[in-house]
Amino acid sequence: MAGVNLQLRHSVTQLFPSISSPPPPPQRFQLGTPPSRVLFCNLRANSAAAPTLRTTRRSDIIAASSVGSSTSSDSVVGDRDEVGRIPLLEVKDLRAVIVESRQEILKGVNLVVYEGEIHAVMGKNGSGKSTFSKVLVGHPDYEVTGGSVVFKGQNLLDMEPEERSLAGLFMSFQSPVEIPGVSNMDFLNMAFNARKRKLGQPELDPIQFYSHLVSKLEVVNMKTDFLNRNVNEGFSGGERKRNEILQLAVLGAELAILDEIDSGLDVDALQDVAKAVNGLLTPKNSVLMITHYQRLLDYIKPTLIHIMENGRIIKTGDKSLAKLLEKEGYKAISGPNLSGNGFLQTVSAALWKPRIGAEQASSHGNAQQVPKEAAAEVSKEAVPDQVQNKPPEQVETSTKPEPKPEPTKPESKPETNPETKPDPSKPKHMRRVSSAGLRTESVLHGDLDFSSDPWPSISDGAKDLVQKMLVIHGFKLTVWLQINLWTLLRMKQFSAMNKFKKMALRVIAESLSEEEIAGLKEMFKMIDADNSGQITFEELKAGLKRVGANLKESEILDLMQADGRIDYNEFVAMMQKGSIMGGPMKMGLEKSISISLKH
Ligand SMILES: Nc1ncnc2c1ncn2[C@@H]1O[C@H](COP(=O)(O)OP(=O)(O)OP(=O)(O)O)[C@@H](O)[C@H]1O
Repeated sequence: MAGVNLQLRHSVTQLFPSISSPPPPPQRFQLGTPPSRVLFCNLRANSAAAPTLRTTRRSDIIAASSVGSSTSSDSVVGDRDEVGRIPLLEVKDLRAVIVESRQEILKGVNLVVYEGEIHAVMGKNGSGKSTFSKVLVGHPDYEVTGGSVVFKGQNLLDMEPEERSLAGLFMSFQSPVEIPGVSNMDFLNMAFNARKRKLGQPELDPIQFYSHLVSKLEVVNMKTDFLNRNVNEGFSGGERKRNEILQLAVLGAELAILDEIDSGLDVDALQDVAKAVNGLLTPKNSVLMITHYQRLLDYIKPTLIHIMENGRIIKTGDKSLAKLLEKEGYKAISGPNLSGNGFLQTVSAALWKPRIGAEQASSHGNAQQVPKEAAAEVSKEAVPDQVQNKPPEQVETSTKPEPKPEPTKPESKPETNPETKPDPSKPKHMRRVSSAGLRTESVLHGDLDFSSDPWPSISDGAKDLVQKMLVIHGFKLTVWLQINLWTLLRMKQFSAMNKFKKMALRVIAESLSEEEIAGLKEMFKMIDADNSGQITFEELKAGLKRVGANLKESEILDLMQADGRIDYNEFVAMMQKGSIMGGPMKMGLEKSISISLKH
């Protein structure tokens, strides 16, 4: 009990005679560590680490590293996004190491939480979720080595843990600490009054505070007995979690970080805790919760779910992401990274499969290398394209044009329908025929015979589009692979946009002239096999498979809209270039794309 000076002031029976199960007397005490720091850093009140605790200030980081001043809070104070949301927490490229070992745990976390939003962070054990939350509250075990965190327009990294608490950040820990000798009520009273002082509001005396506290006890369905028990001492796992939410209810917070608040809770307790958290939500405050289970998200509905892997957020989505995890586990999400370069590499690799087959079938010694390098070039170069929201044909590449394969001899052309009768005299890859009737070898050459199926039924605009897409600075791709790459990129970008942007894009798409959207209709029709006017999951899956892009079902689902269908307007909207939009919309789109890439 060193560092804790308790002083008995009142007898509880004097103060609260009407309470049936009266708590023992409230106690006055002084903590060696301020309550906010105990709450934040999960330190014992008399922890030796506490008095010397100091977080790395942002100014130190800027001086010591190359992190630029563009990440300073000035640039984001009061910034609303284009739909008027106010960012509460903006985390940019946050990096942190364990102080003792210098091991880097956070490797560039990016996240924005707006007012009134609920964000869930999920991820495998050891992926860095708790470390992320502890770094946000200034835990002394970690040192921030790069990036920025802005909370309510202020540079959070420049604040001491207690300043963060007073600024409106609350953290509930996975394993809350015990504070022997300090009653829950005293602890909460001190923390509460400290915040009141900070806000310039009148403090509450013990009687006033008790009435405030009792109403909050009801919220979390806790008995008054818990008020006079020492903080977390002898509490069961579930009671500790409830107690954490009681602290949140009493202290209030603009951003509550809840680390596995569902662990150790029985079904009833889970519902109580979720109800309490929901009851505390207002349009102004937000929740960032770490969880492993979908069940919590059934009660506390998240705005967005983020998946953390190896110290980064690798994926962001809606609640369907948690459902997918529950069903298929992390293998559905990790492995090939579907965001940023990883996504492009996955697509490129899938698209290049037929060509790798081609080279393997030939007798060249470096057969496998050429297409692999080519694929790497495609993915490398396609990234800036996506960042700039340019179509792939504008990508600059230093890749040398591939040597043309032997021209196809006229006699080798199938005399009958190429769909059903590929030429058996050719290597397997050369016999590959798309379901649309395109012979792969002809498009590899860049020589399209527009007189054969399916081209006669396709408009001149579409043919023109296809021609343009065929050659990228001398780098030849097959028409369908190219279309597919572009289609996937656009879909990916679209799926990263919020509803408002999608709606705006649809409006723009609807106002486009036939000329502007020439080709897209044909593309849409070809994927929409049953001509229903909507691309279903199965149709998209089949369409992608036809061109050798063997994406996982979860990846395809990711490209679909929430209702599992893509109608024509959505499709056109997905395919539009950012350049058709001017001003803020274009910037907003580019921002969302660059965010999706970072993720
Ligand atoms: N103070 C520390 N000392 C040593 N290693 C640490 C420390 N903090 C975090 N780590 C390590 O960093 C990695 C990330 O840990 P963290 O607790 O953030 O993971 P998590 O995603 O929250 O995992 P879980 O789901 O199991 O709670 C782990 O390998 C962990 O052992």
